[in-house]
This record gives sequence, C-alpha cells and structure tokens, in this order.
Amino acid sequence: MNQDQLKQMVGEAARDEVLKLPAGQVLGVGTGSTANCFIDALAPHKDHFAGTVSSSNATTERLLKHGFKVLDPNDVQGLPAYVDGADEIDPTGHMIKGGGGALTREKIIASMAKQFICICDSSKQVPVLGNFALPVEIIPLAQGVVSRELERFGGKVTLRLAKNTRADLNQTPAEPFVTDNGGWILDVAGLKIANPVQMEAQINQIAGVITVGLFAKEKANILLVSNAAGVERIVL
Ligand SMILES: O=C(CO)[C@H](O)[C@H](O)COP(=O)(O)O
Repeated sequence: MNQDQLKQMVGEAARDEVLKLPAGQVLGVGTGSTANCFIDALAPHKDHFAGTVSSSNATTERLLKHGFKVLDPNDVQGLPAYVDGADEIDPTGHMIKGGGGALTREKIIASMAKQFICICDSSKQVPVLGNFALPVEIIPLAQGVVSRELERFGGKVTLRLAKNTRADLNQTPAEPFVTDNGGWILDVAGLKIANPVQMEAQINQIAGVITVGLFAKEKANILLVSNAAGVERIVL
C-alpha cells in the first residue's frame, strides 16, 4: 500500500469519525494532502454540517469547490472538532505542523475546537519531535533577529523559499515563501524537542514570531493513524 492510499484510508476514517457528531454544527478543517483526502471523503455528507471554518486559502478553495459553506471564524463561537494532518506527532499528541505553511491559521482554528482529531499515516509517529524541521512563521523584518534567537536552541535556521522562482536560472535571488498572512517562515532543523510545552512557550516569547509550528498547547486529542493493517484510533 502506498502513502497516497494510506492518506485516503485515514481521510475516510476521519469522515466516519466526524459523522458521529450531532448534525448542524460547524467543523474546523485543516490543510495539506491528508486533510484534502478528508475533505474529498466528507464532500457527499457536507449537509451534516452547518458550515466549516478553514485553516488556509488552499483549503477554502477546495471546500468551496465541493459546495461546503465556509464561515468567517469571527462569526463562530466554538467548534466541536478540528481535523488536520501533522508533520510529526509524539506519543502524547504533541505535534510539529506547518510543512505546508498554514501553521498560524491552523493553530487559531485548533484553539477554537473542543477536540483536535489528528489524521496521518504511521510514518508521522515519532518518539521525540524534531527530525522534521520546526517551522516558525515570522514578521519579515524580524528575520535576522529571530534567526539569531532561534539558533540558541541548537538547530540550523533556514529561510523557507518559494518554489519555482527564477533562482533556478541563477538570475535573481530566490524569493521567500510568503504565507496567507504575509509572513515568512524560518525552518529550524536538527532539534530534539524533549519538552514541547516549554519550547513552544519560549519561542512564542521572541519578538517578531507570529506562530511556532509546535502544537503542544493545541495538541491532538484523538489520533487516527493508518498503516498497511488499517486505521488505528488512539485517544490521547
Ligand atoms: O501542517 C500542515 C500544513 O501547514 C500539514 O498538516 C502538515 O504539513 C501535513 O501535511 P500532509 O498531510 O500533506 O503530510
């Protein structure tokens, strides 16, 4: 079974999970290839929900294409659940997210939800977070100072670049990747995150940081994880 099939399988399991929620509520929807599988699987059942709140422009576009109602988070009091993928998840449900660059809105929508349902294949499960470079969204003018502060944690800091820029042709410097919020992303490689709660709080305190892609406070409550044998449901 390949990774796409594993993502599809867990997307379908997440559809079954959220259809157990009472009808007529608003659902939080994440970003990424696994979240896309979930959106596609849920599309025939969209009327079960009064609407959705979306974690990125890309997800909004996909939801609208399927005919889901997409609501402004400011018009929504709370959510029964938020469904999203992860780049890494540890045994307690702490995650690294932001590989797709949507970490800030993902964290905001997750904070509105009673339950974070994390969906992934088993390659994302790790004993300790940090093999995946930790994304940190920043205010662009703070790149230098935030990079220096982040280096104190012991990792290697790299500015994320946009794909398909003219740098390939050696004509211009590569352009930074720009988030939906106009921020830039620093990726911090080589960390061993023994205490995610502490590191999240410390990075949040650096002036110029918009959001760190460590989801320790907004951790997963339910993990649906797929492997060749099927989908396991783990309450965290
Ligand atoms: O945090 C994210 C986007 O910002 C994604 O949830 C994360 O990158 C996982 O993506 P995928 O399901 O494509 O592996």
